[in-house]
Amino acid sequence: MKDLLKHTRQLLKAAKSDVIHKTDGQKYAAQLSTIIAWHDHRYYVLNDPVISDVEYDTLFGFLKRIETRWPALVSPTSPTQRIGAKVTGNFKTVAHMTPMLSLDSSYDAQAIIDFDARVRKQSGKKIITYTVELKLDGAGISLIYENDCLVKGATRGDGVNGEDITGNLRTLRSIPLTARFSSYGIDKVEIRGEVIIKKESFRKLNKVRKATGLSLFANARNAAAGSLRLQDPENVSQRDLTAWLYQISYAVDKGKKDVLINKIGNQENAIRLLRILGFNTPEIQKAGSAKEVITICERWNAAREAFLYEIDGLVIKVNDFARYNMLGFTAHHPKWAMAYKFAAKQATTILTAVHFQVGRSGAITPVAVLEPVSIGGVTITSVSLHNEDFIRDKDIRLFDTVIVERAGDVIPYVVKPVKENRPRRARIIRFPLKCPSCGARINRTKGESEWRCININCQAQLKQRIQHFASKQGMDISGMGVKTVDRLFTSGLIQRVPDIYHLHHRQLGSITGFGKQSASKLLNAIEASKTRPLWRLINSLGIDLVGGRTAHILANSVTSLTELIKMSRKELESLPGIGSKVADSIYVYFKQPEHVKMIRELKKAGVKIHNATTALV
Ligand SMILES: NC(=O)c1ccc[n+]([C@@H]2O[C@H](COP(=O)([O-])OP(=O)(O)OC[C@H]3O[C@@H](n4cnc5c(N)ncnc54)[C@H](O)[C@@H]3O)[C@@H](O)[C@H]2O)c1
Ligand SMILES: [Zn+2]
Repeated sequence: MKDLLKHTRQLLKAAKSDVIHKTDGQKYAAQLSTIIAWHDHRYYVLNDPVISDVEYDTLFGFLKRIETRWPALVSPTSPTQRIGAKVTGNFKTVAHMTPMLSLDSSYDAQAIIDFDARVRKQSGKKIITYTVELKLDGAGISLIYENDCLVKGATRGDGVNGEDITGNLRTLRSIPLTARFSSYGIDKVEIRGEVIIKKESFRKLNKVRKATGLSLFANARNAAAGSLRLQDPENVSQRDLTAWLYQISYAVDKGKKDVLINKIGNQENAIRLLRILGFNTPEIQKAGSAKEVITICERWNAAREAFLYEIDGLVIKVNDFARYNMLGFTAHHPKWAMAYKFAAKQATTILTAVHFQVGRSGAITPVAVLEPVSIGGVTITSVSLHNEDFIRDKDIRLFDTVIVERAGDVIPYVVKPVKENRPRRARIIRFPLKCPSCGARINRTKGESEWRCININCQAQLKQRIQHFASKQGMDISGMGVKTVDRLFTSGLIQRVPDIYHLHHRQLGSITGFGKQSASKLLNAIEASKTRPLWRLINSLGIDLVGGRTAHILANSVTSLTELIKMSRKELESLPGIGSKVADSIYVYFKQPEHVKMIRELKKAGVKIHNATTALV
């Protein structure tokens, strides 16, 4: 296993080279066939891939490149000549009526232009109409209806033979058990679709698996594919799966005459028919040129994160069925369709170190340093590991290969370690026993997930409290960002929040990089911050669980901060929108003499601590 992964890495590296010599090509082609077959097995059979899709597509593309250059190297067992993987033997095998192929896919808009040019040339037409459909990211299925009844449901399998999962598919409410095909003159029909799981349900499913100690699914697609192949239909029905049907691949009348090309005629009609008969169908749009196709693809790329289901791209199909035969197939994909894939969301990389950061409230967060890896055009070098439980639950170790995901605006996170590739030097990640900043004892309260440094004078905490106080959400002191605070803190000019209001020109002049002008600017900004509305001052204190919204509620409920300090737990809890936990946190904060002292000092320095609406008290 480790060897196979090592080989994978070597081949991914080799795929980057522009020039390949024939002897290398020969060697790589053989290696790629073996390696891709292994990844296919992990992905299609075990539903547990160990590399990202982009990495897989890179290997596949590399093999295609070699085979195009030296066609004699194409062997009948090459992954480019077949799709999917062997069926598992856990289910009965069924032969598909027409091959259930993969799609030729690309991450590049230029491929759409090339595809359109080829289709136009081959069909001798100036303009071709296409349908552009969502590429739903789940598991492919095939359904057969005879006499208006669902008689068979299968997985794609190796494209020629699939697994009979009729019993499982019958549990999906989105698959009608009967549909009135006969009223359209159809006696027997084979339709194709995708079974997918909602993003939300996928997250819930993984949460439950985690709680029960089961391995996590790497993504929604693997979860859908894994669910479909459960042995007990009862369990399948609990997985919240939905079927979307996007293709009629075969349709005949009572006399076995074709209805598909002759009567239905095009993809748009096929989808409409499926929809009328009660099937879930993905949204489709028509386009008359490559340019229009690209515009639609870009629009969906921007909208994909908000969609309830995972979509990994769009499928572009020639609308008119009459052209299908002319354009034909390869053993891997039809030539009348292609997939345009969105930039990747996952990648694998190596976790090289773990740093422990101390937050403003003393919470200690482990942060993993990664070998830089690009996901969707952004280079990721580190990722939070949240807390001790997260590391233990996922069994993440130092020097592990990890799958990292970054979706939309979501902060990158570790999906799981690739345990199969765990090197001998891998080490369990141990939490420090002392605060990495001040060396004080750290503490984990029952029911909390965080370890905390409880030293009120902990340097790391002090600095971050000052940073938070001056920040945009706090007192909004312009020119006093994270870096400036860092300098003022290190130079010893500011050690506690009130020190901000005792800075003067001469001191600032002693720090390199502070000119006369920038010093004046900063001092003016500090002066201006003295009269900020009360909610800002409350927010800037960094009380646990108190954010902008709560700060507003608190500020509106009192005439001055002094009043808030004196409030009992009960009084705090009676305020609108303040729950017992928040009330508790506020109460505990103001019970600490250190905090009251700081507020007194701020007031003395001229910071307004009363509410603007009840001025001058
Ligand atoms: N990470 C890995 O180890 C690994 C291994 C094998 C495959 N893969 C991934 O899987 C891909 C190959 O899988 P594939 O053969 O299923 O191809 P694919 O997912 O790239 O595209 C083909 C499939 O798209 C689905 N589809 C969704 N919406 C559709 C629509 N509207 N019209 C038609 N089809 C639609 C169908 O199930 C069809 O079979 C690879 O490109 C790779 O990204 C990854
Ligand atoms: Zn500390």
